[in-house]
Amino acid sequence: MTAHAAPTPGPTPDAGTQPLLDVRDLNAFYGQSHVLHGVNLHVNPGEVVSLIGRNGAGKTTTLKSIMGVLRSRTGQITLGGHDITRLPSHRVAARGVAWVPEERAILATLSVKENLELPPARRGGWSTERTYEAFPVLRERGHHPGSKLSGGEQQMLATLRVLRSAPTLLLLDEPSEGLAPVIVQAIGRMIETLRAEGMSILLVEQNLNFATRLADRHYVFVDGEIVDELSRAEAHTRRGDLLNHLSV
Ligand SMILES: Nc1ncnc2c1ncn2[C@@H]1O[C@H](COP(=O)(O)OP(=O)(O)OP(=O)(O)O)[C@@H](O)[C@H]1O
Repeated sequence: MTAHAAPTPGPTPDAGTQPLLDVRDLNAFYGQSHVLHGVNLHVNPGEVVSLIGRNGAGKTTTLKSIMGVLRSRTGQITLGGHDITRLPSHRVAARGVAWVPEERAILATLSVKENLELPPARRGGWSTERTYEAFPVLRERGHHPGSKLSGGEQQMLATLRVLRSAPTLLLLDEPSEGLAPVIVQAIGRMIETLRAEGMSILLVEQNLNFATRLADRHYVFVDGEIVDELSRAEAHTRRGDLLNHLSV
């Protein structure tokens, strides 16, 4: 940690507010390779929080660790005060965590509608009809193979389909990556809609404009550590620092 800028004291949860997600002293490993070093972060109910950092800094590994996809880790992860550290990923999902991976995981041989209806529907989750109303292109392409959608349409499908399961926490890995500005704006509006409905979101992003427009707080990752935590206002006044952390 000493090699990097010292973390500034960032905003902490309001007194009396229990974080929805609380990650303590997370260390993660790929075989012998130790890639996360004592990560501490939290997401409050209804908050949008971003993880910012260069390629390879450990952002995706953090999401995989929370989701229980990467099992080789130490530390503690709680959701709504319950320890989920040792739960397999399907049980983490059943507790209300939904992960939209960077590669979007659209099944090419299934139709758009079949892809949409893959996650288990739960009470309070989005119906197929509601999804079509939110993004009518999916209705128009309902019977096309998933592979025929554009990158932006795939991102919309990948994000909207997990809402069927009525998650309380959404883990979004680089939703704007490789997409045209108009679809990035549409994804931004969707995230704002979900926030307005009370969803908590942990967002991995390298698009600084996108992240700073949407997120209430930001954690900066360098080499598997969090080296800074910024409020929404600080992300604007200290934009130069953030750009330095993202430049190669
Ligand atoms: N399956 C894997 N096996 C071994 N090492 C891995 C694996 N996945 C990631 N790593 C390594 O772990 C470190 C953190 O990677 P991670 O994918 O979490 O970074 P990131 O910040 O999400 O960046 P990116 O945007 O490139 O995915 C990197 O050094 C990466 O090379």
